[in-house]
Amino acid sequence: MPVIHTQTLTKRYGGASSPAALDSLTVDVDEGVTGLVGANGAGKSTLIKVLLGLLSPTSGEATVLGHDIRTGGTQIRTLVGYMPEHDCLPPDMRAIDFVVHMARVSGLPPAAARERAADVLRHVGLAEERYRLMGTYSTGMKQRAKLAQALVHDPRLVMLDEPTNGLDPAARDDMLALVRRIGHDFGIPVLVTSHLLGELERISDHVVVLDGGHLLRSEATQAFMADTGTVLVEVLGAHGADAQRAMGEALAARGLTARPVGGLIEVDPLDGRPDDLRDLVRDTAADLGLGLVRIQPQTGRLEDVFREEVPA
Ligand SMILES: Nc1ncnc2c1ncn2[C@@H]1O[C@H](COP(=O)(O)OP(=O)(O)OP(=O)(O)O)[C@@H](O)[C@H]1O
Repeated sequence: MPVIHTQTLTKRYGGASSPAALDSLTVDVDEGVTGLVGANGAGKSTLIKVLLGLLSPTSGEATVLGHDIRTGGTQIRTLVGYMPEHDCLPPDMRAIDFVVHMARVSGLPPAAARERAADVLRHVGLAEERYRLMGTYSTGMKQRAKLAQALVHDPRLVMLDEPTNGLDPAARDDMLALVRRIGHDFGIPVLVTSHLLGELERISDHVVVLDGGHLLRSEATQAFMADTGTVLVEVLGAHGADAQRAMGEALAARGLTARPVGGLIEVDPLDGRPDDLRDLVRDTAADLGLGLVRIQPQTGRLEDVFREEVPA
């Protein structure tokens, strides 16, 4: 049984003529880390709130850990750890007290709640700062405290809504590593959202892409990252950037589609003759007297899904 299953799930915030925030969504989520991605307003938070039974769907069905969202909201919220998108931390409370409180709300007895809160705060890297008032926390620390409260009751599934929001690159990498550990080392299925399309590629096993409430794709991450046949080429010549430009023009003269990408050139395969591409690149560089530093395969990226499927 999938961890999450939805069948033509639809949510409109207004009447029948209002736009659907979720539009007839049919998707399954399994074990491991699932990235739920889409631009702002794509419907990610709405989906999570509907799955938690916090919002009722307009139509359609869904189950979370086998429980029907229409009748099993309370059981679902007991079993699921939820990290909301927005700041929900009382500023005048210490992290330890807050997380103990959340553990007590979930039914843990006092001693177990204290022990578990200390453990989970250590896991998220807040061991030192757990006695500080959360109002004094940086954004990164607040996100970690929000994550700790989502994990404190040993959930069977966690839903993390934009856990990297507002974080600088280093803090973002730390948070993504934590999310990966939850899914892979602790074996808790994770549904994690981001509006940065490429961000979850490295840590998710599966990616669900939403656009305007519609399902655009649901696929193993590897399928997104498959070899596209396109190659990245780096050449070296006496005149620096001129070498790159000369190479691009010479490739175009041979009928290839080439674009500059940073200091490299991205070259598409010839229709029906993908195996000839590397030879053509080598010959072109040799004809121009340029050094060929590298030819490497360009793998697909999540952003490409939007380039391919969403009209500009
Ligand atoms: N309470 C609400 N009342 C009316 N419309 C809403 C409400 N909450 C969300 N919407 C609308 O539903 C659509 C989906 O919003 P949602 O917040 O689910 O998207 P999201 O993908 O989570 O985006 P973000 O990353 O910005 O939160 C948007 O058009 C949004 O304006």
